Amino acid sequence: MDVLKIATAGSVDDGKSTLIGRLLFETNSITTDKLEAIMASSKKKGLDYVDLSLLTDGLIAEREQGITIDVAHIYFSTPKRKFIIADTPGHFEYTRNMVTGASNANVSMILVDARNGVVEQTFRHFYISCLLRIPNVVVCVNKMDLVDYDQTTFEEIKNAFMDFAEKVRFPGQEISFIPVSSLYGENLVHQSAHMPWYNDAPLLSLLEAIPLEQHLSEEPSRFPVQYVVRPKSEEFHDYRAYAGKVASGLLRKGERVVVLPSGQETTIARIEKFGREIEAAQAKESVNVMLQDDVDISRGDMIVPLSQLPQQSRQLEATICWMDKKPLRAGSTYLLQHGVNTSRAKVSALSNLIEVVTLGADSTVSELKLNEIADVQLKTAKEVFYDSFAENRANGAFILIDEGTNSTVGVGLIK
Ligand SMILES: Nc1nc2c(ncn2[C@@H]2O[C@H](COP(=O)(O)OP(=O)(O)OP(=O)(O)O)[C@@H](O)[C@H]2O)c(=O)[nH]1
Repeated sequence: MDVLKIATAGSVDDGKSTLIGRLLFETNSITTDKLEAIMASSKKKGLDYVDLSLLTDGLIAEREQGITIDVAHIYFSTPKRKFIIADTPGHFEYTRNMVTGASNANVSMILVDARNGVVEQTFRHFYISCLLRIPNVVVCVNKMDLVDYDQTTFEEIKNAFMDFAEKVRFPGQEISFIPVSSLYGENLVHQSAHMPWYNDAPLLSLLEAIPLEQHLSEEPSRFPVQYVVRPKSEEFHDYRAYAGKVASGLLRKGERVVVLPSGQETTIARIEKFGREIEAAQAKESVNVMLQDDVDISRGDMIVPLSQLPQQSRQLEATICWMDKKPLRAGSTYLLQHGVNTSRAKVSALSNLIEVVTLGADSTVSELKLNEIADVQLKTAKEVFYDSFAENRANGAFILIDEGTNSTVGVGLIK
C-alpha cells in the first residue's frame, strides 16, 4: 500500500490538534485505552464533549519532554492508503519545524480559522510549501460552525488565499479548499449536512485520491552509497556490493555510470533487492548495486548515469530558511550536509531577503534572523555534486549545521 506524507501547518489555535484527533477517531485509529483516557480528562476539565485535541497535544507534550525530535509523526490508515502526518506546532517561531517536517511531504495541509481568515502565518506556510515544491496544498477552512456555515465567508477566504497563491505557486501545484468543522467532524470523513453548498469530497476522500509523485522516476538518477557490503564469510569472499537508497530517477542494469567524486566510469552489473536480482530500481527503493569493474568506493560516494551528470562546484547559490536564534551573517562558517556527505561551508554573500506577505525582496541584507528567508552564496571546502532543487528535490537540498552546538540551523534549496 502506498503512503501519503502530510505536513500540517496553521497558527496557534486554528484547530490543528482537534482536526488530527478527529481524523484518527473517525478512522478508528485510536486505541480503546487512549480514548478512555481522553474521555476521562475531558470530563475532568468539565467539558460536555470529548476533546480530541488532547490526543495530539499529548503527543506534543511527549515530544517536548523527549527533546530529540522536532516533529511528531502520526500514523493512520484506511483500506485505500496509509498516511503519515508530520505535526508541527503552529507558533511563529516554530516555522523551522515545519520546514524540517515538510521537506519530503506529498501534501501540505494548511488550516485557517474561518473567523480570522487568511493571516500572515498562512502566507508564510504557503510560501514555504512552494519553496519546498510540495505538489499538493489542501487548505482547510476550519471552525465553519462558528460562522454559521456561511458560504460567502468560505469563498472570501478562498479568494484571498488564491490572490496570493497565484503569485508564488509553481506550475503543476494543486491547491484545494475544504470548509470543515473539526470539533463536530464535518467534511472530514463524512459530508456535512450543514454545508449543502459544498459538493466536493470531504477531506479524507480527497487525501485518499491525491496522486503520489510519479515524476521522481523521470528525474536524473542519483544513487548515494550508504555502505559497502563485503561479507566476511569465505563462501561470499568475492561479493562486493554498494548498498543505498535510490534518491531519484531510475537505476538500470547495464547502464554506463560514473562514480563521484572520483569520476571513475563503469557499468552496473547487477541490482539486488532483498537478495533477488532486479532489472531496475526506482526512487526510494533500497537496493544493493554491483559494478562491472573493481572501483574504489566509500560511503558518501554517488553513482550516477554517464548521460545525466550532476553539477559540480565549490560555490553554491541557494535560498535559505534560517532556523536559529543566532542570526546568519556573511563570513560565518557552518557544516553543510548534502545527502550523506558533509563539508565545511562559508557564507560569502547574503541577498534578497524575502518579505513573505508583500513578496517584496530587500536586496541589502546584513543578517538573516530566525524564520527569515533569503538567498545566500556559499563556498564549500569540498566539491559538491548537486542538482537544482527545482530539478531534483533529493539532490538539490542541504542543511547547515552549527559546528559548536551540532544543531541544524538552516535549510538550503540550491538554485
Ligand atoms: N467551534 C469549534 N471549535 C474548534 C474547532 N476546531 C477546534 N476548535 C477549538 O479551538 C481550540 C484550539 O484547538 P486546537 O486543536 O487545540 O488548536 P491547535 O491549532 O492544535 O493549537 P496549537 O496546538 O496551540 O497550535 C480548542 O478549544 C478547540 O476545541 C471547530 O471546528 N469548531
